[in-house]
Amino acid sequence: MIEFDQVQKSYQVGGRAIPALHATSMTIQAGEVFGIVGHSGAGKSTLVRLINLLERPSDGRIRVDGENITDYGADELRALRRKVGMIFQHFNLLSSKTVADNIAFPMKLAGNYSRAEITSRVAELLARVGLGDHADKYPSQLSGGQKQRVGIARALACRPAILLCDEATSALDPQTTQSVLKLLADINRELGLTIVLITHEMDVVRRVCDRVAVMDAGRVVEMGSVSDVFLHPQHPTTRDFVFESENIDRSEMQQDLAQAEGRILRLTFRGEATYKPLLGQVARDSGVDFSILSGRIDHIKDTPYGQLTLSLVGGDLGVAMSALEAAEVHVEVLR
Ligand SMILES: Nc1ncnc2c1ncn2[C@@H]1O[C@H](COP(=O)(O)OP(=O)(O)OP(=O)(O)O)[C@@H](O)[C@H]1O
Repeated sequence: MIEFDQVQKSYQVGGRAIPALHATSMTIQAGEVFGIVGHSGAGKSTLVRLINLLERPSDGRIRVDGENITDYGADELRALRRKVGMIFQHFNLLSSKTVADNIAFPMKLAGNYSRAEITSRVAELLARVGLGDHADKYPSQLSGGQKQRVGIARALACRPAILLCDEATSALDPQTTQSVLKLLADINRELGLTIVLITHEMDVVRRVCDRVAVMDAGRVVEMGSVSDVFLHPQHPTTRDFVFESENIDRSEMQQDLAQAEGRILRLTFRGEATYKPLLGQVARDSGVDFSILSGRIDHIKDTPYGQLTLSLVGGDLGVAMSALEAAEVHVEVLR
């Protein structure tokens, strides 16, 4: 478990303290995949780099598994870095070392592993990340996705409990992003590793995260389960991210809504309700006619969800809304 208690971070620039993270309190649970989303400069990297003390807080306390790490000295810091692995947007591999030597590097640095232990751990990790045939290659001979797999294997070498991912898929194409995210999700599930993942793409959050914090100008402005935050965004920044990830053009949407007749509702279905043939029944029972203005079915992690924007005319709207709500459909009246 990672706990932030009124943690604040300012950088000294030209003799002035510039705040990058305002006083923040939050808890990341052991074993969860926790996303941090925000625009450039929002403070995401600062927040994450405080967890392994790449940055020291200016104020407040950080606890990892109940231990206050805030004032750690050099020895404790080395132990913390073994416990908290990290992967980066640009991989940060050592170009003069082979794939196997890159993965072995943190174990050699730790100094308490035998040669046999290192050899067997490297082989195990190569297989785990699907690079069994690439042990003797150099980073320059690998694709971006393969480089990130090496980064992941290296971060896992000393069996950390926490993995920090700083824009780990931002330099990758969509298909490679998918496969790296799947690898991270598998690692989280199989090893029970806590993953803290920074991204500027809500889609990455939707695919792998359990909970998410949205950051804006050095503050966490919204935090919750991915399904709550994704399906019912409250803060304008969160809304922007969700609309962007769904390729929704807001002015086009407003025009479409302006032309539609009657009441306009947005329905959100989660889990099993997504697949039920509910609308026909509701229309028959309430006498309401509806037309579909927009709709999508997708997944948040493993849970299906659907969202439909409808215009409704005639009949008994109250009966229709009660029937939908009774079927655990979230109903939002847009007009
Ligand atoms: N070492 C530093 N010295 C001075 N200012 C810094 C330093 N690192 C970050 N900042 C500033 O702190 C603020 C937050 O930066 P941070 O890198 O945490 O944001 P971010 O959300 O991760 O952005 P990005 O997505 O661009 O990486 C920014 O205004 C940035 O310019």
